[in-house]
Amino acid sequence: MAIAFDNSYARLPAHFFAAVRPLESPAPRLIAVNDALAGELGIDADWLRGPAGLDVLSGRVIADGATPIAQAYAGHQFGNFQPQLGDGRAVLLGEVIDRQGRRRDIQLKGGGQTPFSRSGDGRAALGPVLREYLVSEFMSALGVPTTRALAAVTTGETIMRDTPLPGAIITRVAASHIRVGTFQFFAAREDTAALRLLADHVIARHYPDAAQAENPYLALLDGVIAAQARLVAQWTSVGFIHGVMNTDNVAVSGETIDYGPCAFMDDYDPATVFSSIDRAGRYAYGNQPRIAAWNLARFAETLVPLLDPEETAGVERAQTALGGFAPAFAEAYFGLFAAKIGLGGEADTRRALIEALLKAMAENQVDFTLFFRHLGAAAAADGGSADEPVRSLFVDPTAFDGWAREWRAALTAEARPGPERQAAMNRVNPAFIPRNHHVEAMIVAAVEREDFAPFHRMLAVLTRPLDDQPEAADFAMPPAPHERITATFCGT
Ligand SMILES: Nc1ncnc2c1ncn2[C@@H]1O[C@H](COP(=O)(O)OP(=O)(O)OP(=O)(O)O)[C@@H](O)[C@H]1O
Ligand SMILES: [Mg+2]
Repeated sequence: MAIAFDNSYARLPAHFFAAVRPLESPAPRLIAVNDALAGELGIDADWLRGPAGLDVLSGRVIADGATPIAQAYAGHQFGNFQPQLGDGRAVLLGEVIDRQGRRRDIQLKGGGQTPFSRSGDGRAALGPVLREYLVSEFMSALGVPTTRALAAVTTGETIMRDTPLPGAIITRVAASHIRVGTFQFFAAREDTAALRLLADHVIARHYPDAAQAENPYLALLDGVIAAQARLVAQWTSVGFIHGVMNTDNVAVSGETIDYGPCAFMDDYDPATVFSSIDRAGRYAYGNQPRIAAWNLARFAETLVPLLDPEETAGVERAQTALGGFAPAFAEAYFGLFAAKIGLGGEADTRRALIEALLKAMAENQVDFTLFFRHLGAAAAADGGSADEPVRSLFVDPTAFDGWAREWRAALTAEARPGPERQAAMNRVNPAFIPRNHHVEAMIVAAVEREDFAPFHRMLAVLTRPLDDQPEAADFAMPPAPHERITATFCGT
């Protein structure tokens, strides 16, 4: 067996999923295999890259030991509850235990129709597949919990969206694909027995310590809340906008999942939205913590019957747990931003300084990524010309000077050697992000000209996002006014 499957989800009761057969791609071609990830999973990357691997990655052959299924789930989409969603275009091949003993899902996204496809064609378009591959690997390189990309292939099919597009499949690896919406699926059916089984499965898989707690389901809820608080704080610290934070796109493991319309902010502005379907800005950059809390409340609701035999007591426990989100988020957020400006100490004491900075950045259309990256050099000097690269990012550079006086006083109080501080800042402030204008140009090259060189070049740069790479300076630059991208499309 080339892939050592051990499929625990497929051993759950039959109404948790539907058995499926992946689509047989007519003329598959390999785009990329992730050697390092294959190694982690104990899969031979050369095998994966060869004809037998391509057959598996393109759905033509079901690998030995796989039990292909589509998982059932429900979800709130833009606030509206859909009791019946489920993998409409994703096929879970199974799970493997990786080299570190962690259970990981292997799934084909774009792998064909399933009983949950509703009116969809079960396919994925090439552009979104490339975006998901690139951005998830970038997030992973930064240490942000995320699903991973093991491989991408084109299927040889043309699929219909607004225009005809090449079809593609991404092979996604995840701690699991269990979502808040998976819990909602059973809660909506008042199937408490299934909820308990699902919760026990998730505890064993993602929150093993909760099993020892006095109330394991409450410990599970606390664990998921803490993981989401940390995750969304990490997103905001790198300017990431998920774009479609529906409850079916919230993994209970705490990994980022579903890179459909995601994008990164150039200028700092909390109102930034890119997703063309998010017309009301529900999932704007600055709304993400609020939405995460809302999604967690939906998760907590599903657990009420497990939290306490008495409903009112269960609701109270859920509410108390949810009260933990805001402080957990604030601690993670201010801690991450304190590190971004080169300061240690208690996150709370940095709050005023961070808030003043972000206000000035928003008022002065400051590029988020360049600012923090250049701030490292400024932190290693005493002002003067060393400040120029950051000051000049402000429409009114004196707005920086006012803030910098207080910032320098805080730096001085910590008395850390400049070069050491700069090195620490460069470990948290990426030099490169997937800038939307480059992502779009990369997709156009692949879709219109079958030119994958921009994809491979961007991937090489963005999987080392903290390293200065002078030869890739073009990728570090914000868009010129005519290059600015204002919308991303789901491509579903
Ligand atoms: N082309 C399609 N064919 C069938 N079902 C689809 C298609 N596109 C999306 N869906 C389904 O619509 C729902 C919402 O889609 P959404 O864009 O959030 O997920 P996704 O991008 O397909 O997958 P995931 O959340 O697994 O990354 C999901 O149930 C998804 O399976
Ligand atoms: Mg989704």
